[in-house]
Amino acid sequence: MSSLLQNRESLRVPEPTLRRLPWYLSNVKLLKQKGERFVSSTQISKEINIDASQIAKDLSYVNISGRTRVGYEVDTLIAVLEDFLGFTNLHKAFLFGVGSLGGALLHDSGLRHFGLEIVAAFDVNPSLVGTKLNGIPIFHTDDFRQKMQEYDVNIGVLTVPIEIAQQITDYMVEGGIKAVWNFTPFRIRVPESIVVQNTSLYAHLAVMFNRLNFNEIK
Ligand SMILES: NC(=O)c1ccc[n+]([C@@H]2O[C@H](COP(=O)([O-])OP(=O)(O)OC[C@H]3O[C@@H](n4cnc5c(N)ncnc54)[C@H](O)[C@@H]3O)[C@@H](O)[C@H]2O)c1
Repeated sequence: MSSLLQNRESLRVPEPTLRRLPWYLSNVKLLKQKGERFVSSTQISKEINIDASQIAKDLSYVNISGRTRVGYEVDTLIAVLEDFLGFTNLHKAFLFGVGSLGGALLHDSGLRHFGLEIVAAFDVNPSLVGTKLNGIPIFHTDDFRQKMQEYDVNIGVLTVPIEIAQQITDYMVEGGIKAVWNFTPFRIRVPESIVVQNTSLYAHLAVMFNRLNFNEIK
């Protein structure tokens, strides 16, 4: 590996850290609501049951330094975390497939709080094309390339039937989409420069069922 690449790799924040940081953020926000002005990693640790040293290590990736004994200033920590996680500037996205899941995502106002704004959606169903859902316009999939010229978008949300997941992904990438949030169970293939995030609501169900059974046996 070249030293430039090695350098880049060392700047890369580990995925587990990126998954934990939003938890810290939510918790620090709660502590703020309770009137706290300063928060230490030990305090966060008690709330969410993660080792304080792990929290301090995760926060070392973020540009903030705590003060000995008092900890981090709550308002600053919230602002820095939101900025670091990309929640402060809205990332615009297109959504493909306005079915039961796609429609629910168009209705979810929570996405905006996490920095994602779905500005338009695409479908082929004539009863959907030309309508709006929660104020978001639905266009025909064939109009995607033209809409790429009109909107400043580089993220695609994929909620189409599994059979066409790859086809629509290719179509999105050819049209200029740089990151795909894939909700389909299909392991889509993309060029190396394209970011893919696979998400499943069902992924943790088996774990929950297993733990539930385990507790019932005890
Ligand atoms: N990740 C998760 O947790 C999760 C949860 C539910 C569903 N899913 C997956 O999400 C996908 C959608 O599920 P659903 O239940 O909403 O299905 P659905 O059948 O309700 O919706 C699919 C939509 O895609 C549209 N579509 C078909 N061809 C299209 C095209 N060429 N371009 C754009 N849109 C097109 C259909 O008209 C329909 O509106 C499936 O792949 C499903 O497996 C994932």
